[in-house]
Amino acid sequence: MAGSRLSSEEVIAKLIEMGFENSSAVQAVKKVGPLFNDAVEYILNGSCGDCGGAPSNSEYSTSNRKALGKRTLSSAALGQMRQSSILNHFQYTGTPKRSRNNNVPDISISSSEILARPIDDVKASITRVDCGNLKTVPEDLQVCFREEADTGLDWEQRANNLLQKHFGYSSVKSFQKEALAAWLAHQDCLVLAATGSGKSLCFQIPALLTGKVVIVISPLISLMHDQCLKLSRYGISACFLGSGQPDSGVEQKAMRGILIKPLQGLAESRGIALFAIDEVHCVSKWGHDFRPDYRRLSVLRENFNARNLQFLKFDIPLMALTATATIQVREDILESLNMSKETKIVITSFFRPNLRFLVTLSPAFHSCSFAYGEFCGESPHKDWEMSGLAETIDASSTAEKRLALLQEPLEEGPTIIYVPTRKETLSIANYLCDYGVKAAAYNASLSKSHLRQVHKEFHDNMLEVVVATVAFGMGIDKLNVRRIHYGWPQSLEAYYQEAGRAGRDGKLAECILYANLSRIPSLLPSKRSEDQTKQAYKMLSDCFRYGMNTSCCRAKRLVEYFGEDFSYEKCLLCDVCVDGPPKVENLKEEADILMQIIAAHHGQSCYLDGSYDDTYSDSKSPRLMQKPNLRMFVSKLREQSQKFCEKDQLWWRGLARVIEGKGYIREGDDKIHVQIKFPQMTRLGLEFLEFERDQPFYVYPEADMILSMNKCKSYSTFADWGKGWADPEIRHQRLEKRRLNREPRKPRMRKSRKGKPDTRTARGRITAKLSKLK
Ligand SMILES: Nc1ncnc2c1ncn2[C@@H]1O[C@H](COP(=O)(O)OP(=O)(O)OP(=O)(O)O)[C@@H](O)[C@H]1O
Ligand SMILES: [Mg+2]
Repeated sequence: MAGSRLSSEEVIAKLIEMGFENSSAVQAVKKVGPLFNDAVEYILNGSCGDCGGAPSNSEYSTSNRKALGKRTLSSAALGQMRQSSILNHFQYTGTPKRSRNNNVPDISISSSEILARPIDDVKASITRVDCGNLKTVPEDLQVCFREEADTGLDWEQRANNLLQKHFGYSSVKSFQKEALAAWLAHQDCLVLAATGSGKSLCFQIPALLTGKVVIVISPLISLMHDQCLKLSRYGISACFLGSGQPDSGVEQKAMRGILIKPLQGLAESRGIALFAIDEVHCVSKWGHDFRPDYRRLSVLRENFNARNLQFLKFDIPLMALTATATIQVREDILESLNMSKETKIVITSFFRPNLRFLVTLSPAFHSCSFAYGEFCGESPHKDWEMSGLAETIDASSTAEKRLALLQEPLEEGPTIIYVPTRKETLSIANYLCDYGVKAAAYNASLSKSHLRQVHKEFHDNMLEVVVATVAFGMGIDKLNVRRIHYGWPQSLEAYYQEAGRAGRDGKLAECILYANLSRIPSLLPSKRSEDQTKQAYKMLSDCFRYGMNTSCCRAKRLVEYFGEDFSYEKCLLCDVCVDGPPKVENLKEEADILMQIIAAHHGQSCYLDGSYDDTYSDSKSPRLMQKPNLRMFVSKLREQSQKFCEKDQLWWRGLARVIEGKGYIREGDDKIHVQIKFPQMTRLGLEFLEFERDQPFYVYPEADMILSMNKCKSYSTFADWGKGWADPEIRHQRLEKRRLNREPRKPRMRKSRKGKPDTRTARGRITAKLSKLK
């Protein structure tokens, strides 16, 4: 097996990251040297004497003052986080052992087996439950249990008892029951349910019921930490297998085989109750967080069926779960995981009635004093009143409940600030720390020990704010989070996932999107194919439109995006529902002019009878002949008619989007743009111009249009620049603005040859000419 060029410490850290005990890791490295694969093999072969030693109790050292200061974890603390050794779960002996204290048996996996099946970088967390009250019938429990189910005995009651015992909840929810029923019937199952609805229990209960192992595939290390941490608190044994986030060949090699051969051994010896694929939208390239390795999980269906493994009576069921899958993504999941034709689809509403969605103009973070107050728990909307809402509430109990939520004060609780870049996690966390806020940064490039500690402190309510990238995005389950989103997310799926971290206790929580409304978002995932680029632009565009919307309930928009019919008229909580839409305006004149100018340029007859008004036609202009974009159309329009000068590019950009939304113009470029860029008229648009000349064109101004009209823009826009310098008042305003906004301009250094005039300046050239004349 190939060695690696890592230091001993790094190899030990990686082994610990995979879930091995510190002592085993140290011993293995001592024995085989800093060779990762050999060390894995050494431990798995059981050569290591004290593998799986119980972790001792020790507290973390904590420093809140500096988010990024060194956060060292004692190895004992690491052990505590890991809950139990991987070896506790990989018993490779013929006879299954089911004692509460897992004596670590020998494991015999050769290196060729380790490399036998390539699955790169997929992480699995393994949940195995000590049998608890079921331990008298451990071995055949699954069979007995299924017989009970077949004869109609009350498995649900058993599940409820276990739920009460381990988690303290009274009963399984109906969607959980459906998923469990599918599992009992050996069916594959796709569970689509809202964030925080309790999907994890669908795969945790099978482990509790059977005493067998449930293998959970998760896409994020943070999520695996989270699940293991929680399960250990409920007294349930769990551990994770994971490579570090930044890829390394060594880790991948180690991961490749671990998921197949040893698991088949595990299925034979201890029994595998279920394969759960959490956050399964990652399988789909149409999803927001596509992970190519997830696609290879189809090997589970191929390798763990009764045809291949004679000791199995039935195929081991697959359970795939997500809260954010559009219809296209769902189809892709079923196909790419090779799930059975009879797969049961369990679906609940994606609506989260206690989340209040808001979109606010982003502040320039570091220079804005309001940020501190907001991130420390003062809601920008805490003074909201109920004005006008009472009439809109219908008499149904759900609406009443939501109304009651609206009256609740926003409780104190930690905040997650999601930011688009790793750099921002650091700068914002530091900024908050400087204000005395207990904040920490979380992004995949930080050390694993730092990330683990942040996670732990977050769960222990020791941190007020975590500033994170998507690495902290999915699945994290903490009850009392209020959260904030800073900057445009890359998709509505990602946004809804991240929003889903908030209000998991069912109490009111705010999901505020601070967005720069005047800039079109452009941040895309770094690694992507051509197809994925198109898809990424499409998703960004949907997200941008969501932010610009001012008239439709935000929750409605979000759930409809996932293909659900929103069963309420509105959520009553979001900024649009509470503030109401802006005043509707008749923008017929503006819409007509813009469309006429577009139609004229493209030589499209504005009026189908050919009698179009060519006031704004300038199809001979060489500049416009090339590839006219919206900006050029607007500049032309504003040049030609003073009447529209007060509306700037930002405003027209918003109007163009509205007109596009009505289907009157369309993108004329092959590429997908976040905002319409090269507009062309559609047939519908031409008909509108021709037949609806006298019809009004009512529009709710969108966020950028409102922003444009509200901002002081007397001489601020680019298009105006260059006009009006002669006016002393205008000149004064511009200079003042430049002074406030910019660093003082550095004087340009001109090299001048001694004694000779510098001919690179006008003054110099004149002097040179004069001196020649002389
Ligand atoms: N039957 C139940 N009764 C009461 N609470 C429950 C029940 N099932 C789950 N919960 C609780 O709901 C919370 C959310 O559960 P979980 O983390 O499984 O959500 P999820 O659906 O996986 O969300 P996400 O999509 O964000 O990962 C947990 O704290 C869990 O304990
Ligand atoms: Mg989950």
